[in-house]
Parts: sequence; structure tokens; C-alpha cells
Amino acid sequence: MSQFAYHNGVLHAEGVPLSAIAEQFGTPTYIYSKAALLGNFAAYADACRGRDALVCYAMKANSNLAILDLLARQGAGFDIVSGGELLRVIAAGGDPRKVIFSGVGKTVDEMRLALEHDILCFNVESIPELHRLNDVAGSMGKRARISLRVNPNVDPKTHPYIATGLKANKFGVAFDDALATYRTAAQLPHLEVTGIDCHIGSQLLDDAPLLEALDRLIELIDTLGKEGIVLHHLDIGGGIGINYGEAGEASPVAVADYLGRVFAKVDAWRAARHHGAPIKVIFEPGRSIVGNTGVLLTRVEFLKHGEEKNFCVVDAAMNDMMRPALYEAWMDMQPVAPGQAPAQTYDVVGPICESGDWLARDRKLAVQPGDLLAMMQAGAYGLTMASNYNTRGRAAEVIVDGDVCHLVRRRETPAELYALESVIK
Ligand SMILES: Cc1ncc(COP(=O)(O)O)c(C=O)c1O
Ligand SMILES: N[C@@H](CCCC[NH3+])C(=O)O
Repeated sequence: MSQFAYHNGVLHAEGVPLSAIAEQFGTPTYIYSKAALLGNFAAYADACRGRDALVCYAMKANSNLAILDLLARQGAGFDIVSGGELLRVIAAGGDPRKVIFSGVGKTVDEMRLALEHDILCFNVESIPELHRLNDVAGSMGKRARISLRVNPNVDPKTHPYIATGLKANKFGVAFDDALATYRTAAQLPHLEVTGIDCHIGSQLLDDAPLLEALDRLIELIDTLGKEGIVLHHLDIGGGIGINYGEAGEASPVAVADYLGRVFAKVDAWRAARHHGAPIKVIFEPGRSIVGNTGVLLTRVEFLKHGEEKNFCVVDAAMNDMMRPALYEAWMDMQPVAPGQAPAQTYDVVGPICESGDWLARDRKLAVQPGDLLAMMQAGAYGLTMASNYNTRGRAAEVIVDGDVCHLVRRRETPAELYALESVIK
């Protein structure tokens, strides 16, 4: 259930009016609902109850420490893609033994850090990476647990920039090369082959491509088993999408239904063919945990009437939320307190010096300067993809819990943005 709703004509996050948050913390500000976050995680946790399963939240979607802490306390593991993300997990009190490390370019230092903290598994994406990890683990007198990220060549039917499991994508080991790559891995003395992994793409509304990918992984696990390479976990990745509110948009599959179908497939397979060790199922959801838990609150600076278009210039910009600029993503824009101003069609744009700096296009809005707007469903891939372009400090972040609003990241000041730099004497 959405925790963002109008009461007495004002948009609220749980029990707090967004206008009060603007007053106290300024704009632009990301606002998250604790209840929505816990509800989304519970959908995964409930579907996994009684199963050998682990939900590793893909923290690239939103890595605020307070969010990581809340999820860690619910038992979440984490899918990371950098040493920095691992340090965040640790800072937030997460358990490194529930961390899996994805990504095509892990450095020696990142491998060392992850081995020092004894993470659950490295999702290895290439043969050179296998050798590097073997060397690093050997130099530390350790064995690294690994899975191979296999590219099942399944079309996820999503935006090309967020499809990851096709032959043309940089990710994973080609399905046809997987067997040979596993044989190589199994021979490396400082690696322990424990699993298999894939992630075919993001913002998938239908689970059919995910289930097709699962079939391909199962086929490979059987083949490997015949060679004596026994796997202990199967990681199906993330990818379940959310509704962004665009007209005609299809509904995403319900998490409980999707997980139910995954477990049914795994059970049927094990009953029919698999007699080896039990297999743990891992999920790496990002957007479906945080996407609808957050909004980006912004204030209208000016209304500008151009020759062809009307512009609503706000104080948030592409540096705060780059999904529209990067993917032409459609994000819903709602007035915080719908007023009496005449409705007009606007492009909602930021102050950055780029024509690509837009947040919404051709929206009918009844706004005037000083009004507040909320970009809805902005909890995933918002602040984590933000930049300091145009020397703009990153937005503040708050979490609402009932009637209480907690500041969980303060706004960056301009001086902080150049504090790392120096002039040449
Ligand atoms: C390896 C990996 N796992 C998990 C995710 C999370 O994806 P989503 O936010 O679509 O659930 C991503 C991002 O697409 C990813 O690259
Ligand atoms: N950043 C993307 C999702 C990519 C996920 C990373 N593999 C988005 O906002 O939709």
C-alpha cells in the first residue's frame, strides 16, 4: 500500500505533510516511508519463510545507511558492486557473511577487502576475474567462495540500457562458455565453487523471462553435477519492476506470485532430478524494495512561457534524479497542495545547463512559483545516481516513521564539494 496520500488537500508521507518537510529541511529532498520499505521487504521475507533462501538487497538502488540498517535488522543480505558499498554495509551494521559481490570490474583492493570480511560469495563475471581472485585469495592464505554469473541470453523486454542478460551485454559469462569456465574455476586452488548466478535486467513487469532464465540455470546445474561440480546456491538476480503511474502501463508481477513460481520450479526440479546437496535460492531485488518508498520533493522557482513550450523550472535537476535524462524514464509529478492556479501543460525542468535536464515532459499542472511538487516513485536509483554537476550539492534525505520525520542525510554544502581539491602553487 502506498504510504503517500492526500489528507486535507496536502500530500503526506505517512502522517507528515510534505509541506512541513520542505519547511524544515528545504528542497530538493528525498523523502522515504519506513512503513513502505518494511512492507516491501516483508513481501520477499514472507514468501521465503520456511525455505532455504536469502534476499540480498541490491543496494545500488538506494544505499542510505538508515535504509541499509532497517533492512539489515529484518535479516536482509546485500548485493554489492564495489568496495565502497561493502564499507557501507558494515557501517550500517549489516552482516558481511550475507554479502554477494557482483560486477565486471572488481579490483585487487576490492577483492582483498571482501575476503578480509569473509563475504558469502563473489559473483564472478569472466575468466580473467577468476584468475585475479584466485591469486588474491592465495596471497591471503584464503579460499574465495564463488559463483559464475551466467548470461542466459534471455530478452527481458525492458529499456536497452537496463537489459543485462543478452549476448550483446558486457555482463556475465556466455551460456555456451559456462561449462568450460566452471571447469577452470574448479581447478583453481584458492577458489571454492559454490553457486550460479544471473541477472537479466531491471524494471521487468512480467516474470516470464526470469523463469526462462531460471530454467537455463537449472539445466546448467544438472550438467555441472554430472561432472562432479556440485553447487549449493542458485541466484536468480533482481529485476522485478514497479509501476511509475504512466497511463497504459502494465502492472508488475506480485512479488509473492513470482517467488512462489520460482520455488515451485526449484521443488519440481529437485523432486525429479536433483539428488545432491540442498540448494539455497538467492534473490537480488533493488527497485521492488525501495522504488515506491520514496518521493523527490522540489519547489517551483519560475514559470517560463517559451515559443513552443511552457516550462516549469524547479529546484531539483538531472543531477538529483537522472532517470529521465538517461532513459527518458517517465516519472509521475504531483502537486503537494493542488491550488487554484490555471492548469497548463509544462515541461518540468531543472536549472542545469543541459537541454537533457528535464524531469517530466508535457504534464498538465496547476502550479505557480513557490509551489511544491513531488516526483513520485523516486526511491530507487535516485540519490545513488546523483552527481554534483554544476556544483550542486546532493539533496537531503529524510525517513518518515508515522508522525516523525528523521533527517538521514543532510544536504551537501558548496564548500564540501570542492574540499577535496587544491590549486597548483
Ligand atoms: C547484478 C544486479 N543485481 C541486482 C540488481 C537489482 O535490480 P533491480 O533494481 O531491477 O531489482 C541489479 C540492477 O539491475 C544488478 O545489476
Ligand atoms: N539505474 C537503472 C536501473 C539499472 C540497474 C542496475 N543494473 C534505473 O534507474 O532504472
